[in-house]
Amino acid sequence: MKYLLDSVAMKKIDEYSIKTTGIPSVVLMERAALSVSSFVEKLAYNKKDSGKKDISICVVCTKGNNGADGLAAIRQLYLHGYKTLVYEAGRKEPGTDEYELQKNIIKNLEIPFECAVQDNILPLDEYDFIIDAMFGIGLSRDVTGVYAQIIDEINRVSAVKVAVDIPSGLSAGIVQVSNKKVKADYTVTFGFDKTGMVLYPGRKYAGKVIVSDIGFAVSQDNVQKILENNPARMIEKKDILMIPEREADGNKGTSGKVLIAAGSRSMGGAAFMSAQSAYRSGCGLVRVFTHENNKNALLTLVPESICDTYNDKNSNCDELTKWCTWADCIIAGPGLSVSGQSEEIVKCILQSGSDATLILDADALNIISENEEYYEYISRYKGKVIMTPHVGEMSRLTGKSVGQIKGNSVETALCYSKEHGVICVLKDAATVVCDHDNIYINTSGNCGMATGGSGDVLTGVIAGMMCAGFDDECFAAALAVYIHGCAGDMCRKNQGIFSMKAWDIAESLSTVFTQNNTDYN
Ligand SMILES: NC(=O)C1=CN([C@@H]2O[C@H](COP(=O)(O)OP(=O)(O)OC[C@H]3O[C@@H](n4cnc5c(N)ncnc54)[C@H](O)[C@@H]3O)[C@@H](O)[C@H]2O)[C@@H](O)CC1
Ligand SMILES: Nc1ncnc2c1ncn2[C@@H]1O[C@H](COP(=O)(O)OP(=O)(O)O)[C@@H](O)[C@H]1O
Ligand SMILES: [K+]
Repeated sequence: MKYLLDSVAMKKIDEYSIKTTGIPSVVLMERAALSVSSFVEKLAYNKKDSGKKDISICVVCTKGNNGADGLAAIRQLYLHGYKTLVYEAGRKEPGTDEYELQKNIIKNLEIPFECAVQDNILPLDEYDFIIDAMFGIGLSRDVTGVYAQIIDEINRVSAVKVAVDIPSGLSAGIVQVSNKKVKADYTVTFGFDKTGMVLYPGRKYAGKVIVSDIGFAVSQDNVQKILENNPARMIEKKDILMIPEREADGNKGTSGKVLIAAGSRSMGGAAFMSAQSAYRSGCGLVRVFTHENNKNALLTLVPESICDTYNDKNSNCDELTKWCTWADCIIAGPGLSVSGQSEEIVKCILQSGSDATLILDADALNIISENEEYYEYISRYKGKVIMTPHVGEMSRLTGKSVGQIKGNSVETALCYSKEHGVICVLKDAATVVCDHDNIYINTSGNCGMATGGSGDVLTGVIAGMMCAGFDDECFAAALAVYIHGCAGDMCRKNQGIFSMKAWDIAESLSTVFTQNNTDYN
């Protein structure tokens, strides 16, 4: 697990390092600059056909500390023999102390220097590399005027763009303040991953992100002591190792009993997908409660599952109640459809008296968004409740537009989770998982997963992690989302981004679990 920080948190860490522990600001800056210049040099080294003198590098800066980092980096590259230019934008007033210090060194070394003039922007076509050091985490408002013109020029040319700390115009936090942003090929960021580069649209602008240790006096282990609020976190591959070991003397009843209430008269696929992925994620017994039309197909596709059915005339709620109390985890909703009968089924589960962890997905969510009283049933449900809306479902649940949700997915998920006392898994390209005091942003997966049934597979993986024996359900849900994304990444490799489908994702889960074992055990 790694922390994801915003500008407020980064400023605290900066301040703590400089003021409390006494690490001089210029020392941090020199290390920051060195990490940028050595990275650019590594890229330049791969252009073997050119000598250093033929490789041209331009740093674009304004007069804050991000610009100061850029000046120090270009000085290091100049001293290594590259052809360099400083392109400065900014008002007449002096820059920060650090900026003026670095600028003085640039002057003393007589490194070529140009000032930007509005409406007469220097063409940047001739540069092999552009180091973007206009705005770092100090960005506070929309980028306009000469700055916006320069960003357009940077984005227009074909140079390799390396952003210092964060692409200029991008905010480090959960909300973006500017429409104008540098589209970087690489970002060398300092100390910690930044929330704004993990969420979309930031992730598209940051390119490949390199996190560089520049010597802040705060590490991943003690970051929480410095900050007041719990920062967001991202799951990493090695976290898969935290899955508790299976009991050597366990049996199918002790490895997790899952009830899946899914599938309707004309929609069976979702139930099969959930069942298959629940078994692939370690569950001991999977019982599917579905429409009788789906029984034969289910037992053919997932013969390990147990099947109970309802039909058009009889919702079979007495049986369903019994199986709810049997289960350790219940999935409700995939392919259930929205009808009076499916409403009855969801209500029956919520009022079953079971204390199993309950995952509400798809049509269960659509039913809830149409019937306010279901929140009352949720609040009285004995077990933990996990709700897994995609952005469209979240829009129906909250009345917010898709645009509003996408523009502030963390806040939306967090508010929803706090208001209803549930773990919220807000599914999107960067899925957010949260409860009242934990936030996870997912980094695995790819757009090949934007295909029917991927979400049904996720419910099965979440059920698997709920049965795996974690104490912290929110972490377990975030881990499931991460594993699901890794399975998607495996499919991208094997089936390709266009051809992969949800069943492939379920089938790739075993490789994610076993590959991890060989990697780390
Ligand atoms: N010890 C230090 O001082 C260190 C500083 N670091 C660097 O410092 C950066 C943060 O520096 P600053 O806080 O000086 O801020 P930035 O350099 O990120 O921003 C520059 C200035 O632009 C102004 N500004 C913000 N939005 C604007 C807009 N839309 N249009 C025009 N002007 C705008 C702000 O008032 C700010 O003073 C980090 O991203 C990092 O690169 C790192 O080197 C770590 C060490
Ligand atoms: N571009 C993407 N990048 C990463 N993951 C994605 C992307 N698009 C979709 N996904 C993932 O695929 C799943 C889709 O779920 P959902 O929308 O419920 O699909 P369905 O209802 O068809 O099963 C979610 O887990 C989501 O996070
Ligand atoms: K920058």
